[in-house]
Amino acid sequence: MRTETNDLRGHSGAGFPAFALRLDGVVKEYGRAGRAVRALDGVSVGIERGSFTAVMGPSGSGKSTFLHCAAGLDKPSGGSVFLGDTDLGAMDETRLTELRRGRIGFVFQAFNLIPALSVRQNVELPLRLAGERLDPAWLDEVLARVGLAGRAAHRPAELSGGQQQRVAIARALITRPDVVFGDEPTGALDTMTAREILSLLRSCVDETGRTVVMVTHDPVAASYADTVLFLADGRIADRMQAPTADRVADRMTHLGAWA
Ligand SMILES: Nc1ncnc2c1ncn2[C@@H]1O[C@H](COP(=O)(O)OP(=O)(O)OP(=O)(O)O)[C@@H](O)[C@H]1O
Repeated sequence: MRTETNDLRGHSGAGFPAFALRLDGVVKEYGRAGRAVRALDGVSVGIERGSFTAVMGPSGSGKSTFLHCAAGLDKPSGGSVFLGDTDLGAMDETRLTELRRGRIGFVFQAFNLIPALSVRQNVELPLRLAGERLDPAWLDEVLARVGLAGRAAHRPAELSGGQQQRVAIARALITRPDVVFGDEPTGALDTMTAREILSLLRSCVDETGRTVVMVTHDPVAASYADTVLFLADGRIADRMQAPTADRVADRMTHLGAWA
């Protein structure tokens, strides 16, 4: 059920794109021609609005490159990336920076919080950087959603790893982004805490209609997603709907991930 119906910011009604994110024939090469490494080799995929997608694949298959190109952190060598109906390839660096601040949320393995700032200040930061008005009621709602309503004045060092990742998730949600990207968001957490964080990401999708795209090595983490994309040698080798950890692990074995 989606409760934030007012949350789609001008994208509702006629012409509403079904995909929050779309990659069309994306190629990424590193290094000089002749000796170039082709990290992405023609990736085309549409990520539906309000869905949770996990990206898996063997080491070196292109997962980080996929995330960086999809999130506008890196420019593809070919093909196109659309965030909603916005073509990232048509944007200069200044507009891309604005787009990342306002329309994309990031959650990394290392929580990347600013130690000198309180929880509240860390969460507010993307809005301040974007020069947007702070809405205290929305800030309280986001902090409550991630279970940190009573910790707003604390510094990151006073929180557990799981709580710090909750702050990072709140910071990613505060701008009501089109897509939240996770890069191994549970990689630094113990099993129990990782499950709490994955449940929180799941609820962001189910209860607030956010779109989450997460790179992970962990089949259990991937099982929280609606869809798993499997990358191999820079291509989408397979996709799985309604994944279970066992099926994901089995598919990874066949991709040679743990050979
Ligand atoms: N900056 C770079 N310069 C040159 N080659 C790169 C660069 N970044 C990535 N590559 C190469 O591109 C390919 C894909 O790398 P990428 O980091 O996207 O894979 P990955 O699936 O995220 O790997 P891992 O699971 O080990 O993090 C690899 O062959 C890698 O060596």
